[in-house]
Amino acid sequence: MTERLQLRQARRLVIKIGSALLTNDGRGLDVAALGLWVDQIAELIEDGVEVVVVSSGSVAEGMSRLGWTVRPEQLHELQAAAAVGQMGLVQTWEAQFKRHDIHTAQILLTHDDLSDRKRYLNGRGTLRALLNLGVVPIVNENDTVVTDEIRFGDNDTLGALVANLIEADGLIILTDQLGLFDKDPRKHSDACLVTERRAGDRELDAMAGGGAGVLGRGGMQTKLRAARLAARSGAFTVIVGGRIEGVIGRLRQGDVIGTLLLPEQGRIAARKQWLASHLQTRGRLTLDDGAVKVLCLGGRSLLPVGVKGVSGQFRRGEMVSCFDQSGREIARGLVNYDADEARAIAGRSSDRITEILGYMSGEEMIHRDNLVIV
Ligand SMILES: Nc1ncnc2c1ncn2[C@@H]1O[C@H](COP(=O)(O)OP(=O)(O)O)[C@@H](O)[C@H]1O
Ligand SMILES: N[C@@H](CCC(=O)OP(=O)(O)O)C(=O)O
Repeated sequence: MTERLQLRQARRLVIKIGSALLTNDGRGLDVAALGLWVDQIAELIEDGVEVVVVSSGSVAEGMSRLGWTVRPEQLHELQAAAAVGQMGLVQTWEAQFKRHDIHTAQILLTHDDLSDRKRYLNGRGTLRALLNLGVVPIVNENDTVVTDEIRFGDNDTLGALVANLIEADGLIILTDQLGLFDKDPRKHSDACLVTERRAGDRELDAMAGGGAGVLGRGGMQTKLRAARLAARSGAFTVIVGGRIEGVIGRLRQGDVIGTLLLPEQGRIAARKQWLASHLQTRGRLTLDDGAVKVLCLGGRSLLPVGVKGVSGQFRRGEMVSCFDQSGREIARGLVNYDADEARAIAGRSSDRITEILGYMSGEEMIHRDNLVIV
């Protein structure tokens, strides 16, 4: 199946591991299983793949540490369990990755963090920096501060949002079933595994039951929704059994295991479409001829040195238009600096940004990933 080649070619992946799997169905963290996934992730990293782990399990691990056998109803009790359990979770990830001389970093996110443009950019910057440093970010929802309204509600959605955030090639969801079946396999012994579909395929809705296990919250419905969300930035999703021996390595080899849910369009096309259609422009940059030439060749970022003029009042992260000196629009993109800062660094070399502004939020005025030629 040629689509499985995408797994071999992926350079950046988000791997989400669900509560039921990680906590051995509630018996506390399954350190042995976690160690095996870490060995496989270390191999991916060795192979040049950047990996972000989205790890559930804090509530379940907290319950187990506190000796609770029934998931509490009260939000504060859940949050307390999560706070206790998160300690064990990150300690275990760090200890397991240490065997491979790989550092980990704890990232706790709320929905608000990703809907606020500035925090979104900062989160993305931090994740990128960690990946550049060869560190594996271990992401979970920030259960301590979330309330019902702002909860992701499940880590499947969080996994997809992180995949959007870092423009991952794919999202791998490890769960307690072999993949998505045409009906809930816990209830129907004749259920058949779905191997490959378009994420947007409406037939899938009827197949994915909402009910999750006792520990998890999502069920297959949230996994399907996550796949659709990931597809918006052109990422594929695989829903697959985390207990399959060598699961991550086998996916990487292109083995047909689990359910592959494909985006309607490729990553770059999806991103560019989003950039071109979703945002209003807030300002204008006038570029010198050199910058125009470089941008038109494609695949390059816009550096401050190529900017001759800045107009409008825009904030970092907002969309601006780029014009050549005859007034022709060349490109649009999400700018890395507020308007006043952009004015101060226009025409200057990137290595002077810190000296001029006192800080740097990227050597580019607009990063190539956030730039679309019009
Ligand atoms: N069509 C389906 N295919 C597979 N599993 C399904 C389906 N419909 C519902 N489920 C249920 O979803 C559960 C997995 O979801 P969940 O418990 O949230 O896992 P996780 O903790 O890995 O996120 C399965 O154990 C299964 O009972
Ligand atoms: N932040 C919570 C997430 C729980 C959760 O929804 O898990 P999952 O069912 O695996 O998506 C935890 O760590 O327990």
